[in-house]
Amino acid sequence: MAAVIGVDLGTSAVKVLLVDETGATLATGSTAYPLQQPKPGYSEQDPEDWIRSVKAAIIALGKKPEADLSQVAGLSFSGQMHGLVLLSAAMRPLRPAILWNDTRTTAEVNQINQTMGKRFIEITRNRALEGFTLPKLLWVQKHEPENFAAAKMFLLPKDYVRYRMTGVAGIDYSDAAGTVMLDEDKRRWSPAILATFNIPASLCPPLIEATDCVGTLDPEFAAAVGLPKTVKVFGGGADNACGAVGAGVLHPDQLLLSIGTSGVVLTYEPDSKTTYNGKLHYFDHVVPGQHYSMGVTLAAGHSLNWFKKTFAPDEDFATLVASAAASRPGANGLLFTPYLVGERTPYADAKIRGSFIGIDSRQTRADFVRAVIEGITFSFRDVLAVYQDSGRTFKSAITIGGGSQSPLWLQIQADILNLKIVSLKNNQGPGIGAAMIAAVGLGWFASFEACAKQFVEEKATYVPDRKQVERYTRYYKLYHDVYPATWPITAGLLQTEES
Ligand SMILES: Nc1ncnc2c1ncn2[C@@H]1O[C@H](COP(=O)(O)OP(=O)(O)O)[C@@H](O)[C@H]1O
Ligand SMILES: O=C(CO)[C@@H](O)[C@H](O)COP(=O)(O)O
Repeated sequence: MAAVIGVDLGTSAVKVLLVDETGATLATGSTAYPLQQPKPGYSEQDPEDWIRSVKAAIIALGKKPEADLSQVAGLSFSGQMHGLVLLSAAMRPLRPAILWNDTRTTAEVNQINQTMGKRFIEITRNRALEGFTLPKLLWVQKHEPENFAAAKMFLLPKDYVRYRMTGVAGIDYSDAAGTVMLDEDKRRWSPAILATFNIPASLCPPLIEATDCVGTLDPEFAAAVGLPKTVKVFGGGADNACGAVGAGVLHPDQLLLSIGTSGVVLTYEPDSKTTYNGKLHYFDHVVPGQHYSMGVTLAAGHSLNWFKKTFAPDEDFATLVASAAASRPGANGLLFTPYLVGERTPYADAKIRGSFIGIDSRQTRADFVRAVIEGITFSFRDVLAVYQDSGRTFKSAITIGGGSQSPLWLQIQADILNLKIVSLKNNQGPGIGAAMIAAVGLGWFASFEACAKQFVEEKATYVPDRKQVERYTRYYKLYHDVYPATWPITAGLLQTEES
């Protein structure tokens, strides 16, 4: 039976999925790569690590007994968003990629706001934030003029991988929207933004739809990984847009929660004129012509990852998270805020840092683990509150990503958010979404909706417990007070460290 491959270029690892025409996942593989944080606020990766890891993951996939790569007809991508890959005339990276969670660009964000004001939101439907691509380009323009002058084109992470696999450069609309250089109404690179900031139009890659076929695999790449050179390669999209289709979130009453390195609360937007005035991100979808909105916690899985690396390096995630059961709701009076690399929603604040509040000598490590996962979930409640304040209501949410694997955490999500939480048989939403793009692109399905019916299967449902909802609501009110009380202190700490 014919099959497709979804390549999910995450922040912590690339995940590859082999999926057949019925939507069955035949085999998966994953290869991790490092993240460099040379200074506070910096977050970079070497694009060559992505290429090596994608190759290694596909080769490993092909070695699995259940995988027959000769059956692969199409391949597509899901990618970490916003990262700047600046390319030389030879189309090779001029410097490490500056990632979505790199917040060195506060001065450039201020420059954008001062120069363009409200007009910027009218054009892009988003406010400028440190994580988006335009401020990163302006940072290179100012701090590394030699790299800016030598640049032939920029690409986003998964677009660079696609380029290396096919020799064809392009960017799909869902990732182009996240550069905040796209004119949302006209669906083209904004001449006003490019002219205002002296960005040559030639730097911007050609725009494509997620489902467009860019060609077939480069024969050398195909031979190196054991795929047929006839495999059709489709544009693919931003990981959160892919996660949404991969979870079947295709209607405005549906909500998606994603716990990867970042955390995301996302919904489908039927009206192309909607704006949240920059409070939430509003981007093009991988469903051609459609949109979605979302709020982002910069360090969701990243907070847990940091905790594990620092305090429990020899434990696996499942054991670590399960240990929180020895604590109780509210972590025996311990609150954690996950602002380890600053925050995006609801606080667009690159300088805030995280905190544990209420440390008491009665507490144990289980309380700290519980506080971390509760704090990440409280930050999701902050985003949900932005939706609720704008009149949106949701009864349930579908949850995906590495953080959706723990039954304990899923029940905590239900109790803190007061929503029915649905987990999926395959929690790799972005990877499944990428596979769905290839399946729709190949014409196997007439629409993403038809494909989702076949590819997406629910696993379990977690219902809010009224008593815990009330208890968590009291803790949430206190959590909400931590940001205004701590930002002058953490900003002062950063300043002292930098001086
Ligand atoms: N068994 C688990 N239970 C809960 N959380 C987990 C588990 N395994 C991994 N995680 C969390 O998921 C994160 C990775 O999620 P993933 O969706 O793969 O991220 P990304 O796409 O950013 O690479 C880890 O950093 C960790 O915080
Ligand atoms: O910046 C954003 C969304 O705006 C992040 O959500 C990135 O897209 C990274 O995703 P993960 O690696 O956490 O899946």
